[in-house]
Amino acid sequence: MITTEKVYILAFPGNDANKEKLFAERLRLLPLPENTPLEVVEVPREIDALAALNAAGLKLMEGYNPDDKRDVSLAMGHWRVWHQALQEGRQSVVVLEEDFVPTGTHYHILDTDETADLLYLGRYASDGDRPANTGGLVRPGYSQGAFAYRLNRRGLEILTASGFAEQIIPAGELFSALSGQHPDREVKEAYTGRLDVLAPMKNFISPDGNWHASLQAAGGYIPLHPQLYQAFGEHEAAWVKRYVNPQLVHREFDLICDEPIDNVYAFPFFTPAFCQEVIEEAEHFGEWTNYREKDGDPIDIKLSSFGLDEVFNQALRKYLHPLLFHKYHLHGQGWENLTSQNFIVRYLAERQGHLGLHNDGSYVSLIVTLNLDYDGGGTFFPKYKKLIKPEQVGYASVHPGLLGYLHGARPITRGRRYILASFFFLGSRPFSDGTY
Ligand SMILES: O=C(O)CCC(=O)C(=O)O
Ligand SMILES: [Fe+2]
Repeated sequence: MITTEKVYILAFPGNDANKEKLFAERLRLLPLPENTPLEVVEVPREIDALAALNAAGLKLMEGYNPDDKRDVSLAMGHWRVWHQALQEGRQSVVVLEEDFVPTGTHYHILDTDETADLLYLGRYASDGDRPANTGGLVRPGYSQGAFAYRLNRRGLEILTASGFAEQIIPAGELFSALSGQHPDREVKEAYTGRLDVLAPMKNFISPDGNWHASLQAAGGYIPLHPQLYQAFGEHEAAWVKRYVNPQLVHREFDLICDEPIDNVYAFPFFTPAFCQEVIEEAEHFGEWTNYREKDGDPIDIKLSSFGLDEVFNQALRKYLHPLLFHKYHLHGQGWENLTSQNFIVRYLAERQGHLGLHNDGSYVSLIVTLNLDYDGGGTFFPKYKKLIKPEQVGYASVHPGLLGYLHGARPITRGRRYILASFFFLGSRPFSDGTY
């Protein structure tokens, strides 16, 4: 538990009405006491940073030429919050920069007697951390950035009395100076006071600068589960481990595939974590459409609408295509150009609880079961008198989409049913409204 009386979030001015909601949702991922008050503290816009600094009677440290004026805005924000928290008489507060993402799991290491004036929750660490007496915690060495931390009252007093106002630098540099860890002697000796500092070995909070560009294409949508989007480059291995069935990754197709109907294959694809996060992400995005049934209720969302399609396509290309090639004996003929339109679909018992019989018109279609808490449902193939209804989340089925595999979604009678549905074609193909 992160003992704290109040959380302050430093945020740049913006017209994003969803920000507060997003902050609240992200905070729920942290083990904070229930109903911890939250205040969003606006920092000056980047281009106003130096003017605002002057207006507030603050001065940059001599020789500090910020490349990025954001750092100045944020430093002022940190400074303002320390004063405010002190004035409010707080004993323990958490300060976060707006792009905070809770990524920790081992919060229990905070249930320790070891205390500090400042506990980093997220920082850019350099070398020089030393073990603390409690496993999982360290006495940090030089840490260049501090974007999330907890302060006690003593910490607030030390910081506000440190002489920072006359020598503004990024807050993380000040912390390292006051904890005696700053490598630059001038900086180390520039401030008054001594700050006792602890940090978890691995960040509890990360900045979310790693999101993939497809989020930009999705209108700058800010995800609820950034981890879900971090599927590329250095993040890929961790992504696959967290979200994809290991036997599928290892291409043990003949071990894991059932064939309930000739040419229809059922197999585990994703982990329960993937399924849960995709559902939550879609609900968080919330703009349900009726792409496939123009007269129907809104039951689908294109994955591209919330920026998840590049991530999903990578998983399809790397883990599903090989299975399709193997099972359907696809060789040559441009099959490597298989691309798909990807949707999340939500059936509600009280409204659009089913999908009538149809052929998809795709070469192949994929359906992934994302949840189980409903009655009824499943994909029914009348010609074969077979209902495909996996008993575990993350299980998928593929079926030929053009002819011979007429099917529909059986009505659900309780709850809501979520699936991912992908329709594979050769070469990329826009959606009916011309978008991808
Ligand atoms: O919900 C299902 O099981 C079937 C969905 C389907 O056939 C489709 O989306 O084309
Ligand atoms: Fe279908």
